[in-house]
Amino acid sequence: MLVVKDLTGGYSRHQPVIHQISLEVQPAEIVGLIGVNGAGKSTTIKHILGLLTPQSGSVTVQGSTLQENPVQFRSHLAYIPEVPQFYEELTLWEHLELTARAYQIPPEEFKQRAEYLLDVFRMKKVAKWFPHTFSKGMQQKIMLLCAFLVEPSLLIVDEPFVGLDPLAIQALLDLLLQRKKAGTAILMSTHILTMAEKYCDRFVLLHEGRVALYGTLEDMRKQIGLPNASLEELFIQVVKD
Ligand SMILES: Nc1ncnc2c1ncn2[C@@H]1O[C@H](COP(=O)(O)OP(=O)(O)OP(=O)(O)O)[C@@H](O)[C@H]1O
Repeated sequence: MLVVKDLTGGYSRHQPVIHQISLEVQPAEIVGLIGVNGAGKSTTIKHILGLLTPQSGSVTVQGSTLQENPVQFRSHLAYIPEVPQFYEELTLWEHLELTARAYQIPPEEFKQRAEYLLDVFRMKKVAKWFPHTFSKGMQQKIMLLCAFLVEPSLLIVDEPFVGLDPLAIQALLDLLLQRKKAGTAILMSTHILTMAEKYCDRFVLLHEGRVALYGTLEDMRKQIGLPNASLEELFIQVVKD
């Protein structure tokens, strides 16, 4: 579904911050993108989304790059950003309607999905409210609702748990598993390693802009020679070295 190959890039030509990143996300799997603050997770995600242009390497979604087929590339993909982004002049429901129109979701389908998601995230009562009146966690839920509404083939999630209450975290985890079962490829960056270990099928551990470890927990244990290590122990080992 998503193939990133030898991706080098960053914010200025002279100073790349990610170097030769390669990773893949297949349908029906969750890949965890992990690393310390500043390791390059968000920068990698911005390149995948096409918000930054690679200095070298490529990003393909279902075999096409953004340049080759921008409409197809974008229609497969939904993104949950780390910091909520919304339109102050639109209500929550209008955000959902706008998303449905952009992704051409049929009206009946839209209504059914939107009502289900509002229920799951306990946001029914505030559907007609404007988001600037929401708490931080409620604003984050707008991002979750819009992304899950799309039921994309590829879902990219940047630090989704920040600011969510325990009920919302559980609802999010359940939905991620539900989408995975339905065949969605999911790339998720997170610092919560116990959660990543439990829910991700494979991992990409970034360190100083490079892939330090890659694969299943078992693969990574072999790569580093620690047969019984937890994800957190592997992480600490890589970062210390
Ligand atoms: N807008 C920007 N302009 C210039 N440099 C940036 C910008 N955003 C991030 N960087 C730099 O790129 C490097 C990687 O940052 P990035 O945000 O990708 O890290 P991250 O792994 O997502 O970190 P965190 O866990 O803190 O979110 C850091 O050195 C950071 O200073």
